[in-house]
Amino acid sequence: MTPELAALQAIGWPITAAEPLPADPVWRQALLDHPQARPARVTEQHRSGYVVSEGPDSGYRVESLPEWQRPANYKKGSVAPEQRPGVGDWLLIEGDGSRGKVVALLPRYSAIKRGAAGEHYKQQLIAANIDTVFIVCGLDADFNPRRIERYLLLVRGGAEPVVVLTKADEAIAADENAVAEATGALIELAQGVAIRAVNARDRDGSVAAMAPWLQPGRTVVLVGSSGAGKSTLTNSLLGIERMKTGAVRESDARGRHTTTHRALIPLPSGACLIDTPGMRELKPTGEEDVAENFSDVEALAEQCKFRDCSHDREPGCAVRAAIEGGRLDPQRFANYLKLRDEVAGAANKLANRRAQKADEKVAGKAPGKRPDDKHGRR
Ligand SMILES: Nc1nc2c(ncn2[C@@H]2O[C@H](COP(=O)(O)OP(=O)(O)OP(=O)(O)O)[C@@H](O)[C@H]2O)c(=O)[nH]1
Ligand SMILES: [Zn+2]
Repeated sequence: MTPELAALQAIGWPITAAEPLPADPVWRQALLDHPQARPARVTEQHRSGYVVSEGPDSGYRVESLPEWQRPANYKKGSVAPEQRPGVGDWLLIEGDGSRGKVVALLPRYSAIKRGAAGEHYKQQLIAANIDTVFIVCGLDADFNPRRIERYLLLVRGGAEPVVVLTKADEAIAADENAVAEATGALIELAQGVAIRAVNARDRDGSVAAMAPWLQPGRTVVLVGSSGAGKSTLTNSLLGIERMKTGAVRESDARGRHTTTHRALIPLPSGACLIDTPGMRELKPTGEEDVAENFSDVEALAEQCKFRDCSHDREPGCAVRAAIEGGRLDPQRFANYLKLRDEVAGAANKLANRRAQKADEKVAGKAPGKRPDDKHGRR
């Protein structure tokens, strides 16, 4: 492997073979179309451009393409905000360093987005091209199956979720069955998702437990509530390597973008970790698949006597029968109803927004269109 390829792989370039071209036909074609271009990963997004990296120790600014700068309601050639490059995206760059020019955005293979419902519905890209999401939850007062259920629903979008239960050391000291009990409480909702219990302060133990998801070229993000152990786990996965590179970086500080390292953290295992503030407040976009995450509940609902059963008082309700028979956790069912409503509410706003946009397009083509539209609302 060339040093260039090794540097790219350390920040998540998803190619592990000696083969210089990606297997993905679209990516492969994009590289063939731009033989002079090099891949670089977005680590920061600004109004007029991006900071991109070609390896763990380099970051430089490139300008945005004009169509990525136009306001979202711009009539021709505008690109929706969530389709513009964001942290984790791969760009193809031609030319050197500060004179580099973006020539392509490679299609993302996964995305974590957030619905930002204000006056106008918006979608925000939080992180792109993520392989694995560690859903971090402490085995203490933080332990909350319903919150894990919510994260599982929100983070799916191509990335594989893994539930990481931290503070296993303290939990076991208090009750030797604690981990088995907590894992048991999650089996129903996890639906095949991997669950790992760790002492996040134990470096070797954490690295070993998470190793299957930390191979070279993989990208990981962590979600979880405050105090769950995300920073602790991050430091353990980094080991002493971070301090070493930190020292090196300080000694050759030549105006490099050190902030690069905050968003994109290369791990000694060869994987990389994306740390972006948006991960902390996930909200449904309206595109989440509730049925996929609650296939057990949906399967029961299909057995109800009435198709439109509200699982309340109707006769022949299979959902209530399962709850009464102890085969479905009533709290899981309550959470299903709550999350289904939340996703439906976001989906409504999304549909309205799309209809409104379609109207605007039609209006934009008509003569005598509102001239102030271009400049946004007043
Ligand atoms: N004993 C033990 N303590 C842990 C473990 N994981 C985290 N802690 C402790 O829990 C506290 C909170 O951990 P953090 O890593 O700061 O939590 P966080 O998720 O990064 O929190 P925010 O930065 O607020 O989002 C710290 O005092 C950690 O030392 C663990 O597995 N075992
Ligand atoms: Zn029913």
